[in-house]
Amino acid sequence: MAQRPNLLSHFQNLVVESQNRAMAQDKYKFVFTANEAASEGVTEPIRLPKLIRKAMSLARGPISKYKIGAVGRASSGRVYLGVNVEFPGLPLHHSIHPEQFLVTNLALNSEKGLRQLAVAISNDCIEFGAPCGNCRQFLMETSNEIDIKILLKSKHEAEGSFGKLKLLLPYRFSPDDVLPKGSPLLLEKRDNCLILSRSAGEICSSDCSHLKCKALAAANNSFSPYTDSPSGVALRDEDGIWYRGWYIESVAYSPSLGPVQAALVDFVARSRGKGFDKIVEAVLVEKNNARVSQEATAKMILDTIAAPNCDFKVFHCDVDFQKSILVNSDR
Ligand SMILES: O=c1ccn([C@H]2C[C@H](O)[C@@H](CO)O2)c(=O)[nH]1
Ligand SMILES: [Zn+2]
Repeated sequence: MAQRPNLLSHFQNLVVESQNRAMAQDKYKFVFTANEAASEGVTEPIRLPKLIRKAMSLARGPISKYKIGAVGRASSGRVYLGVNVEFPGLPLHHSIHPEQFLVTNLALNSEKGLRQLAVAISNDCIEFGAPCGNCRQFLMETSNEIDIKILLKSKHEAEGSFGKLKLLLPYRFSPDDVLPKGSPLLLEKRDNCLILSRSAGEICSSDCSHLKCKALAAANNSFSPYTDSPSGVALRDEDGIWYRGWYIESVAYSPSLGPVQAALVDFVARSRGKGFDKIVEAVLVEKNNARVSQEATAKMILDTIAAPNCDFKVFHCDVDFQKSILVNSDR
């Protein structure tokens, strides 16, 4: 009989431990189903701020110490968090803004569009402001940008209201000014029909664990209609988990996001708080003699932030013209 209370408290401890573990896991959550978002209080667009503190707590701003967060609902109904990411030792223009983080994560999760967005600009989370110029441009280049609404709320207002992205960026330079009519935009499905060059060694047909194949798959999603220089990056951390991202170009060039940054968005979103120094392997796939080559920049970024002995390899790819003809005739 004397053992019973012990057994009970042992069970209670187990329950508390598993609850704590679940809470600890939640702490790093960047993507919420509609139901999960509702249980956080995000039941309607005006309630997006309910998740803003979570977003801010996940920011990585060791240089500025600023924690900026974004919360956005995608057209699927899922809710995504975005954060600012800074890299000590690197020039500031390599930093990632929360809106760009969020859009990149939408792309990585095959989302078709963004509906509403809230960006906190003050530490007390009571002011919600407009994205900076670069981010307005980046957001404007996504498909369905016409639907994007942004929460604007001063500290004097209880709830604020949504404004159309279009109003924040009138007279813009848009993909329509450059691309042929009907070209797929950012967040639209694409296949660049790339295959690894012969020099890359064996070619795998199905589910393999080669980082170069993950990077190739990423490059096949790359959005690079302005320079035709698609590229993808895959990373592996010391626990063997892999991450990937692809180069996303902007028609205005400077707001473009490099493939390492895109893979780092995946890393920040899924690594449960790991430091960049836990990255031990990286692969870049790009075209040989690409008009825009990522190799030097990727090496420089990884040399600065990844594990000191991080293995970085580059593989080249070519267009599979037969597949390309098939894919383009389907369009
Ligand atoms: O509109 C802005 C301005 C700044 N930042 C971030 C970038 C950097 O991490 C930090 C300091 O500028 O704040 C944003 O995310 N959005
Ligand atoms: Zn910005």
